[in-house]
Amino acid sequence: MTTAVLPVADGRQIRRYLRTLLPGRRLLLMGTILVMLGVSLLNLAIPVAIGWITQAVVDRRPASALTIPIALLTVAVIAGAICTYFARFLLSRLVFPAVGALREDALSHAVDLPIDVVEAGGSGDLISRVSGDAERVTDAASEVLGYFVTSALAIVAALIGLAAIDWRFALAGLLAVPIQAHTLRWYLRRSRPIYAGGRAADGRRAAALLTGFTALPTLRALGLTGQQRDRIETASRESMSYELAAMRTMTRFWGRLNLAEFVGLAAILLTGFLLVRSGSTSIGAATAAALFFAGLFGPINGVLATFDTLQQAAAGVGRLVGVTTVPRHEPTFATGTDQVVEATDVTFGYADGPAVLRDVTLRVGPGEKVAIVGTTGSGKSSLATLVAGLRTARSGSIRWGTSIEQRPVALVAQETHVFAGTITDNLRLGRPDATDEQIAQAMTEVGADGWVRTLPDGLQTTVGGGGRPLTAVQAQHLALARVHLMDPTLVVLDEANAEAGSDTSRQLDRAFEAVVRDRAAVVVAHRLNQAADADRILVMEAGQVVEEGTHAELVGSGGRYADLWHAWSAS
Ligand SMILES: Nc1ncnc2c1ncn2[C@@H]1O[C@H](COP(=O)(O)OP(=O)(O)OP(=O)(O)O)[C@@H](O)[C@H]1O
Repeated sequence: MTTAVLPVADGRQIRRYLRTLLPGRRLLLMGTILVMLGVSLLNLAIPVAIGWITQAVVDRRPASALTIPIALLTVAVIAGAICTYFARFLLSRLVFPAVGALREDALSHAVDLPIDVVEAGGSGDLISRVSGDAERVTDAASEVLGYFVTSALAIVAALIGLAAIDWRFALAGLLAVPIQAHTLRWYLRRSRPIYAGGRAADGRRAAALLTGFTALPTLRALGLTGQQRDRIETASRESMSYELAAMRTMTRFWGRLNLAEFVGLAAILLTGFLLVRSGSTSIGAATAAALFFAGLFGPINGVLATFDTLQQAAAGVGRLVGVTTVPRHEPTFATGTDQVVEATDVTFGYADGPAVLRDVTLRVGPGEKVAIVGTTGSGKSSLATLVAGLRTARSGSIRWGTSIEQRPVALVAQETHVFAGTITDNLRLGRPDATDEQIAQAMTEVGADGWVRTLPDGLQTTVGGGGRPLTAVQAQHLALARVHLMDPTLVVLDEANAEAGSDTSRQLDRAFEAVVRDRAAVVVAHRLNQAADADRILVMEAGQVVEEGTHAELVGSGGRYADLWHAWSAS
């Protein structure tokens, strides 16, 4: 099983990325902070008004003396509620588009990641980033970020308020701080590895599940479903053990915070008692101070508790931004070449493995058909994926002509995927603006119209996952028709589903001819008749080109190709 190797962005990279989201939002950011500050100040007025009322009652003042504090209380509550609403509204306007932009950016990067990076990192890791992590960031942004910021501002305002009544109240209240700080440090130290491990375990569970689903037929055929189930169970157990550890840590965290509240409030009440007894302060002021402090419980617990969610979201942001730091896989288009593609002295290998292609040179001119032949494992498919721009060479250069920019390269690989949807949907993926007539024509030109007519709903038949199953040849037909409809400048064909001479091979040969007609083509010739008609043939052996020429030249020279051709013609 693969472990995560996709990068996680560090603090500097995250800050740099977040700054790119700021332009055009500065005013909104400042407005949001100002309104939040307003909320905190209005919340301060509430304990002041209650302290005022208490003092008036203690002094047995007339009822009219309560008018102003009650009015203050009412205004503070109503204005506070209105400002809270606006603060949330502004925050959502600020944060949601930013989170949306990050999510989109990470997703579009994920789609464009070099195949080797996805293979090395494991698709489970990538999936857990663009789904689970993205969700965590969105949840944190919608639910706790506003709460966190208003709580933090409320704490600062309440501490200032406490100190304004009497500095000794502020001092008494601060007794809770060391316990809270220690609790938070303890919690962060303990929970960080738990959450990081949990994320990684989730990724492994996703990968195990994915393998279980995608490779189900193979696992069944080999009788390995039990082993895969064990793997999924082990990954799930591991993931669950992280959840339980997180829960236990959380419970202890809250217990310690309650102790801090008890210590702080006891100190404030004792201070209030002593100050009132010595005549240094009034009962009203002591009441306000106690209310200030009690009012701090919510915001302090809010800040500390949301650390948990924000910490997970921050880890999620790091993982999402990490995806965006991997350079996209973008072929460079050469100018000034009259070739469609020009691979020069290319050496290539998978991950850290040995080179499977060495010093291979391949040039394809406009409309030219080049066939690649060779024994199994000689490197034909690897060369095809490089020429199609799906993988990157270790050394040497691959340059595409500018015509590729308008009508990109299309590859039909040995494994074709049938997408869930109608046959029309499957073809339209190649060319979204294609009309129904163009789709039908493409299917006819590749010779697939016959079997489509036998389907109950013709081109509108649902195929792929959950739909009507297609045979391997029908799937291949769909892939070829899609490429034909796309009308690329260069087509790279590496399809190998039919035994030579069979009915199936004749069907696919017709499709093949339609797809290569009037286009530049690189064809991995699994059936040698595909090579015989090519303008040029490359013969590969152990990652190198050992012969090159036309069919007639190579047969005439009596070399490796001639042997292959004679063996094939006799079969
Ligand atoms: N994804 C991969 N990871 C690691 N090694 C690979 C991978 N794909 C192919 N190889 C190795 O690269 C070498 C060349 O394989 P490649 O598929 O290019 O040969 P081929 O000539 O197309 O073979 P075939 O005719 O069987 O398709 C082989 O040794 C193969 O085992």
